[in-house]
Amino acid sequence: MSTTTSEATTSPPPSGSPADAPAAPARRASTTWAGFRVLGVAVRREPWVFALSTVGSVLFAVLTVADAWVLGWSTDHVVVPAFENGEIGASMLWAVVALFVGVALLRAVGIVARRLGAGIMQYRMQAHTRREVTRKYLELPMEWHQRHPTGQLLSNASSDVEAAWAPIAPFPMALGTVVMMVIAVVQMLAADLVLALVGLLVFPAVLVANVVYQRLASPLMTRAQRLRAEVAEVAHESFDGAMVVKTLGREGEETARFATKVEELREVNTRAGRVRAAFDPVLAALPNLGVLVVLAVGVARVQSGATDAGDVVTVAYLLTIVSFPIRAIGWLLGEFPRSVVGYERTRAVLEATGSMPHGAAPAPDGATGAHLTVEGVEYAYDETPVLRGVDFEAAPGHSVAVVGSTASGKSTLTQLLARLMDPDAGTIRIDGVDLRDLAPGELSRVVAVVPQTAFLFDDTVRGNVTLGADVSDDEVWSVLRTAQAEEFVRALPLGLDTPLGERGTSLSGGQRQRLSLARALLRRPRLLVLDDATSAVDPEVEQRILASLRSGAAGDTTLVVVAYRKATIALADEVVHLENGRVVDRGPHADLLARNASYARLVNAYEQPRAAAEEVLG
Ligand SMILES: Nc1ncnc2c1ncn2[C@@H]1O[C@H](COP(=O)(O)OP(=O)(O)OP(=O)(O)O)[C@@H](O)[C@H]1O
Repeated sequence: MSTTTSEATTSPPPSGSPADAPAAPARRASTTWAGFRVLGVAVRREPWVFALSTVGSVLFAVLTVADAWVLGWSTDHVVVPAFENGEIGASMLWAVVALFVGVALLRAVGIVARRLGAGIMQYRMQAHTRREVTRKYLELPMEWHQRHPTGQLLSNASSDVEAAWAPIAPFPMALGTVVMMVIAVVQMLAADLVLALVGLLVFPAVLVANVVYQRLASPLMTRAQRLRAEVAEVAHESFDGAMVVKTLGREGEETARFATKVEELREVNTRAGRVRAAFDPVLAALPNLGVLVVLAVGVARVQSGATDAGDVVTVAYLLTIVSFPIRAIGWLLGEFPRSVVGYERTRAVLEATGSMPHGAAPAPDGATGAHLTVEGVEYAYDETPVLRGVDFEAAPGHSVAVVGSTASGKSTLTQLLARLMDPDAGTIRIDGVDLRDLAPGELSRVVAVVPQTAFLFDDTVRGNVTLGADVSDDEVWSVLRTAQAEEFVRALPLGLDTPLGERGTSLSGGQRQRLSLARALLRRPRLLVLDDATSAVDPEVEQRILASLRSGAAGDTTLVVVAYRKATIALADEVVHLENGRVVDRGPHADLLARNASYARLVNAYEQPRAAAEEVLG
């Protein structure tokens, strides 16, 4: 297999695979640590924003606890004396108001800092990972892309990224609440040791409930994240193949296929929702039960003179706020399973080892077409050899037609010429320079490949031909003329400024192919490779295109054409006859026709009615 092969895969394991099974205890522990490691990545990347949100959260936590102290102090110094003496000192009243307002204002500052910081950090990390993932997609070789469905790539860059960084939102809050918990517990112990110990009995109960909740909810959330990606994959495939689906009347089947996945996702989410619905009230009620017990014991202790009313109020209030941190940490841990799955799926893309090694050589310059040399080229897909010992060359300015029956390896050869992948053995040279020795970006200055399926962007004619390059309209018209596209573009309502819609759907197949050719010509390649790039154009127009390319309109470009029509093949200086991945003959078309019976049968079959051709082509 070629050296560019990527062994990394981001494919979700099939349903029911071990990865989808309920998490084993070791896996659960590792999910928690893995979740913290994912957060560590975000903290290292955005330390200042993280510091801002954490300081805000700690401020909020400290002041929430301070509220309890203010409440207790006011009870002792204002409320109780008021009941005893029947009057309240004005200065004392103002002091209480100032304390409450001051604490509330500072708490508001803390909330703003926490939310702002967490939001900025989360969205920055999402944007950063999306940029990394999409940059990586562009670096990875074609072979990697052929193995990964588009829907999966979309979900890697969208829902997986969102899931990976979801815990950033509750993280600063959870950290602040830990501080809140520590201060509150110390305060409770200082206020009344006995009441505090009674109240703190609520801790083990809440912790146990949280652990049980995590164990039930985590596998469901992990499964839901995988299913989200699968739903996106099925949806993308259905929409992408909308024409096939509609013309073959498969709408019902496609809807059912999509509905099955959606139903599975709904079922898993509902189960997760049920678990949450069962545990939320329990987690919310436990601290209230604790407060009841504290109040009951507190009343008895006040009556016996062991404590005062202020301490009972303080401990009861602190107990309600202590339960909040436990739940906030639960929310954080609850996000971890989804986050770890999302992070691992994006890492699989980022760590895919398919990027192609480059040398440092510049593209060979020259006023004429390039000299192409293909020597002993071998290529296999998954151990299945497709090209074996392919040798041929194209002299500068010459044209070579690659002719062969279906699946003989013609498209694979054109992809190797554009270095969409590297040969397993042998070399491909341009003016004597091995393609692998060229620096990144250099090859596209010399070689252009026009595939059979023309891809147009949702842009104007001009945008599609220039791809944003700063070139004059005269140049654009010139390449459109060579590609035999001038006439129909002039007839479009806005000429070069006509928008073409997504994938150029407003044009015919042949028109799309001609724009795709014009786009390649504008780059003035020294080697132009046409992979059956005029298949949708009628034979007469195809002849004109080839003739204008041969006449030097494209600047003496060397041409390699995968061709089927006899008249087109006849225009080439030389024919390379490919069968089962081997070059079985080479030479001028007329010579091959005269000496090579299988070649003659093949090219004649292209000209015959369909049924007869199929008999020959197999
Ligand atoms: N991405 C791929 N993964 C695995 N096998 C592949 C892949 N692409 C092509 N093949 C196989 O390689 C062989 C050659 O395919 P290729 O497309 O190069 O032939 P071709 O001569 O261009 O065929 P056609 O004239 O039908 O377009 C075929 O058997 C095909 O099934």
